[in-house]
Amino acid sequence: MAGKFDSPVQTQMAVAVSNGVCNGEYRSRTRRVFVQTETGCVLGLELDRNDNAHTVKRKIQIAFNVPTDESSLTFGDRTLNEDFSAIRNDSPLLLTRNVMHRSSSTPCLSGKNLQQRDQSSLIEILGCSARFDGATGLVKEIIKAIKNGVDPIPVNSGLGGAYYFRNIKGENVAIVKPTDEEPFAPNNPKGFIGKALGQPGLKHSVRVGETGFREVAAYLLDYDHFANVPPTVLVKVTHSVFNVNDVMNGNKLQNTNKVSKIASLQQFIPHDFDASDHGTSSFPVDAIHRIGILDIRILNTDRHGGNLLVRKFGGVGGFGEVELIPIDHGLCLPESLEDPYFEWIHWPQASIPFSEIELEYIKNIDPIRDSNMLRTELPMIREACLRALVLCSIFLQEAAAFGLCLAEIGEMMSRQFHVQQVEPSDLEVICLEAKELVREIDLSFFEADERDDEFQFVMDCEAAQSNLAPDMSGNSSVKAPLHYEFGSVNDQSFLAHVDEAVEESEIQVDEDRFRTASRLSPSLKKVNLGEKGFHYHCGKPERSYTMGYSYSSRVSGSVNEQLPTSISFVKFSDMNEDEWNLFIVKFKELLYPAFTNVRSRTIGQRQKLGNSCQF
Ligand SMILES: Nc1ncnc2c1ncn2[C@@H]1O[C@H](COP(=O)(O)OP(=O)(O)OP(=O)(O)O)[C@@H](O)[C@H]1O
Repeated sequence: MAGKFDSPVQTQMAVAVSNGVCNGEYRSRTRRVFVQTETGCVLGLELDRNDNAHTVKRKIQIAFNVPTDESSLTFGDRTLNEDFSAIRNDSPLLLTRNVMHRSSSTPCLSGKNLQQRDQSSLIEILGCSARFDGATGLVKEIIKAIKNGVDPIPVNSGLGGAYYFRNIKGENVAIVKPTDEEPFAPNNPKGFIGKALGQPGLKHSVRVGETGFREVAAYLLDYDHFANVPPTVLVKVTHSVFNVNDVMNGNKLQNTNKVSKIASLQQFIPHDFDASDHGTSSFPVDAIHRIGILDIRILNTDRHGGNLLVRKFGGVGGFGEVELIPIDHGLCLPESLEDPYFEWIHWPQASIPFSEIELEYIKNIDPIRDSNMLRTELPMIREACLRALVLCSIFLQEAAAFGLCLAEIGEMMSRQFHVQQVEPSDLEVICLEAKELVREIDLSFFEADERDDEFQFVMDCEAAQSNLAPDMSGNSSVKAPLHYEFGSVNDQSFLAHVDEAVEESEIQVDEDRFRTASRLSPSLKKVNLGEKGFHYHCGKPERSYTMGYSYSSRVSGSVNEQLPTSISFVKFSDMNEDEWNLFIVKFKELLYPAFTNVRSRTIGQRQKLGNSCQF
């Protein structure tokens, strides 16, 4: 049956899954972490309770035999210094060289020495959530097969390194994607290399090496198996099939040694074809709705036809019902608002209203619970990604409650592209306006302070004057009222600049500049940011964002296209907690007028498909 790990009974059987100690349970004397270098090498290390970054780096230095003084240990957003309390058993840590020292890469030691030091098993599930329990049976099958000589085989399609892992009968049972073989990652086997782990990747707001966490997040968020995401876990896996590039010389090494990788492991789902190979009219409305609901929640930027597997039901070669299986969620939950890619957006099924069951599911989504769950299960996920989840979930909930259909919601999230121009999506415009309102509130807070100061000052002056005896010397102590030059719109001191860890692209939209010039009022008056040419109009604005943006070439499944990758209109990491909360309040307030606007724009245009339509 598609999408189910093996039964809990099988999970009782002993496999090479760590008997993990979860968050908060530090009574045990040791914890194990997996340290991954920027070039992909992975080593399991036992930590003592009192270990800190310094002692851990010493251990790494001894294990890898490389200097670690000019390097940092990171875990998602956190750089680890003294306090290791957030680190739970089986956490994957990243050893990054400080920027100044990036020129010399840490060599990847894939040889015997490293393996001998690493006593962990062939495949270990990272994390100890009950949600992953079902994967142990699958892992056990794979280990048995490998021990009997049934090795994994590389997958040819796709840009990243991926491997089919098999059972003892030679059947594919899982697809494993190592994080250091993603597009642009150091050990990518298909020639797409050039970046270190942690740098912006194929999508600017998804860092190299972090797509595997997202695959697992999509599975965890797919409550009740609503959208049919195949079960997915994060693993540390050791095998000689994996690719290792010669980082120094840019060559592919002939790897014959076992090498350990951090990877996503997803259950293989037998299928007949994918959505890019076939007409879509036989696709069930509810399957598309459910996948669309997930895509919107997680802001999927990569839902192309190749990422929807199709399995026929009943009857060989029959054109009966089909089942859809969404795969490849590595490019969801970006760190800033991105342009999503929703293949389903123009399929007629997406214009059919949501069913009662779907509306109920949407209503019951709880983005705060979801982000807390992800913080627990995948603590390396960055806060900015969780903010994307919260924002998009709220957007979905409000839009569905307003009565918009899947296609309308998807369109509101999508940017418009013209020759060398890109316009922010409706969602991005709403966010920019909400950010501006938050800023205005910040300003009025300071302005109120200023008025208070002036008022106080006048009172002080009056009091002083009334107490003053006429100064015959002419030396009055009364000063001219203070003029408080505070809170000009350009004043950068108002901006809470949380360190933007993503290395900024040279073509980041200059939000401050945008904000300064536009002061997005409810009427969204037209603005023009000089050579950057950002034009705004009221309502559905005639916006144009004109600049030469960079492209990354992408050959993806059936898609062969050029995508602009470096534009970010709305960042999340530049708001502190208070600003973020206020932003969400303002964002919600702006939704109703925006939906009304969209409704009036699309009414009459949209082919109204009733439930009588047959698919
Ligand atoms: N869970 C799965 N079950 C069966 N086949 C799968 C599964 N996941 C992926 N595949 C197959 O493996 C191929 C490559 O996988 P995937 O698209 O996830 O890799 P990728 O490198 O991320 O690709 P892309 O560059 O298209 O994003 C897919 O085209 C599909 O045929």
